[in-house]
Amino acid sequence: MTGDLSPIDKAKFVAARRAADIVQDGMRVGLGTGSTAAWMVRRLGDRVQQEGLRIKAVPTSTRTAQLARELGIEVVSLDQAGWLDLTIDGADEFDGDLNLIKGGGGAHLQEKIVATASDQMIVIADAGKEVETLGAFPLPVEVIPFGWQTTRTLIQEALDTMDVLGTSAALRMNGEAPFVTDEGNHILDLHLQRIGNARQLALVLNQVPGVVENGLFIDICDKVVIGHGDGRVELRDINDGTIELDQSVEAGENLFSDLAD
Ligand SMILES: O=C(CO)[C@H](O)[C@H](O)COP(=O)(O)O
Repeated sequence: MTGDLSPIDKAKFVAARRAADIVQDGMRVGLGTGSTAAWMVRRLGDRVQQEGLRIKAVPTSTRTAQLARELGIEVVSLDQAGWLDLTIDGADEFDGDLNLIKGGGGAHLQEKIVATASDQMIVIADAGKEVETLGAFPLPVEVIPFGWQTTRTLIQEALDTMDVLGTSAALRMNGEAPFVTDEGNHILDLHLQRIGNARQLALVLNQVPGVVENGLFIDICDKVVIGHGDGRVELRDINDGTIELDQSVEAGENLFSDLAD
């Protein structure tokens, strides 16, 4: 079975598993969206079934909500939970300050609200997501459908004043039709190549009328759990600067054998 998983998927799996094991009984937990987050939700589902772990989970998309419910995890709304102990989510890119690009799965609006309403955000990612400077991954910007082409023009004008290399903004498609988010909006993917000042760009984008939220997560992530294809896992904490490295390749291989179903 392990042969079926690519090294990237193995890396995502070990990172997700390690982060899911940080969750403690009684916690209110934000559940991210995407393939890495799905591994984490599955592991939490196992813990609920096998250990009797009791958590209240706030999903960041209808996809994640459905998966969590199927696995027997108690799902509540963010307003019911009020505030969360922890959110665990994937990312498309992270830099040395643990600033992120998210939204490759189109869920960054709810993801940002949920992560911001948490004591701690832990990102789970394969090592290939780490970058020196954000921007190689196209930056998702959620816009309302009304007048989206005008919004795109306004975004491009704003980008012309910024320290970015490119300015092309592509409407995300789902087959022949525009992609529609859980909130009924569209997404413009900004192909910028390199974002010189991510903090400033995040503020500028959200000032454009029609923009609902951009995929830059600045000063939101506290910790990253980085998985490697051979089972090694690295934990980095931005608050105290600690780095832990689990070199147990063998442990990673045992984990992969758990995937036999
Ligand atoms: O931001 C996201 C969804 O909006 C995801 O976390 C991000 O796209 C990473 O996805 P994956 O874990 O599948 O690589």
